[in-house]
Amino acid sequence: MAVYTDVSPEELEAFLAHYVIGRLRAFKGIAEGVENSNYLLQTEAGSFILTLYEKRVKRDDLPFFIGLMEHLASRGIACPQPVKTREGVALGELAGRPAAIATFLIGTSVRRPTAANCAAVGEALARLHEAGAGFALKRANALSVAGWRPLFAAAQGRADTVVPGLAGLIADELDALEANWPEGLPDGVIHADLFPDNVFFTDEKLSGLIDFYFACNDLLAYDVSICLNAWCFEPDGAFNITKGRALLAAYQAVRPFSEAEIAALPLLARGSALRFLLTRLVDWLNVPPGALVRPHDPKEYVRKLRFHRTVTSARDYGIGA
Ligand SMILES: Nc1ncnc2c1ncn2[C@@H]1O[C@H](COP(=O)(O)OP(=O)(O)O)[C@@H](O)[C@H]1O
Ligand SMILES: N[C@@H](CCOP(=O)(O)O)C(=O)O
Repeated sequence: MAVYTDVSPEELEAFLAHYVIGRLRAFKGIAEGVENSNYLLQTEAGSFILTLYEKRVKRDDLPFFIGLMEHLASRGIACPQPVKTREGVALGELAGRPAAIATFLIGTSVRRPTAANCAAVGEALARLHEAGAGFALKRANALSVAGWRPLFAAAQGRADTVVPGLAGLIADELDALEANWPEGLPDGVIHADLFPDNVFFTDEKLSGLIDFYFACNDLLAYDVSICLNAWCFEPDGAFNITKGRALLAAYQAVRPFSEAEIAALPLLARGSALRFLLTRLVDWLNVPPGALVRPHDPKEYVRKLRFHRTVTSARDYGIGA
């Protein structure tokens, strides 16, 4: 359960007095997620999500995230909407943390995505990329290639305790990716964490996207590569090309890839596998004492990275001549 910061009922009542969502009926910490503290609130006006922003979220970035959710919703993307206080602000402070309330989205995430789910997420990602155009605020991706070496430095000394030889593998990857990272591909607003737990379905239909707290400006195809990693591998570690093909074809149907994007896909997929391997590794080695959180397993991303190192062209993901 990701609850790093406890909130007392008294503190919460005082916080809610600024909002027009009725009296609090019940609240509880949410069992999923690893980044922020989330609570489900039941008030006289319905259900809401209260988020207290933790470690990786910088206070200065919050206007970007909140503004982005408003921008995307105004362009037809189903995503949580920040709820404003009586004073018209969406961001407050609770238990010493920046905090905001967002609308509750109906739906459930899938644990074992099907090819149809992958197609739905490919289409939704392309629509998100198109809807992000025109959003005025900018946020650089702190977790792109320039951010990986500092993460490695924080974990290097203990990496081999997780998987023997891991420090060497990461060092090799960093050298290769830093030297060859693509430039000049189409960029824009990306979600940057569109994993199955952040996509809701109702009756088999994609019903909403959540968790925009890694969103930033970066290469659009990099976002696609994150989804290939998160959606198209089987639990035994094998890449499922049928799912890859479904995701990529559905994306293309909305926003066609350039040839350069297709050619860059294998490198981008290696990069996004390394990015999640590194954050998982750092978190795995540094669970805060007393925090209610189950860190994600970095070994899953070691296996994915090893697969990408064998890929010779985007055909291995289900696209390209
Ligand atoms: N707007 C929302 N509507 C419904 N459920 C939500 C919403 N936001 C978060 N949740 C629930 O809370 C969980 C954790 O949220 P998430 O944003 O992924 O946390 P984190 O910021 O820690 O990554 C989600 O998996 C989902 O179950
Ligand atoms: N998706 C990341 C972890 C952060 O996302 P959350 O939505 O699970 O909090 C990963 O799988 O490493």
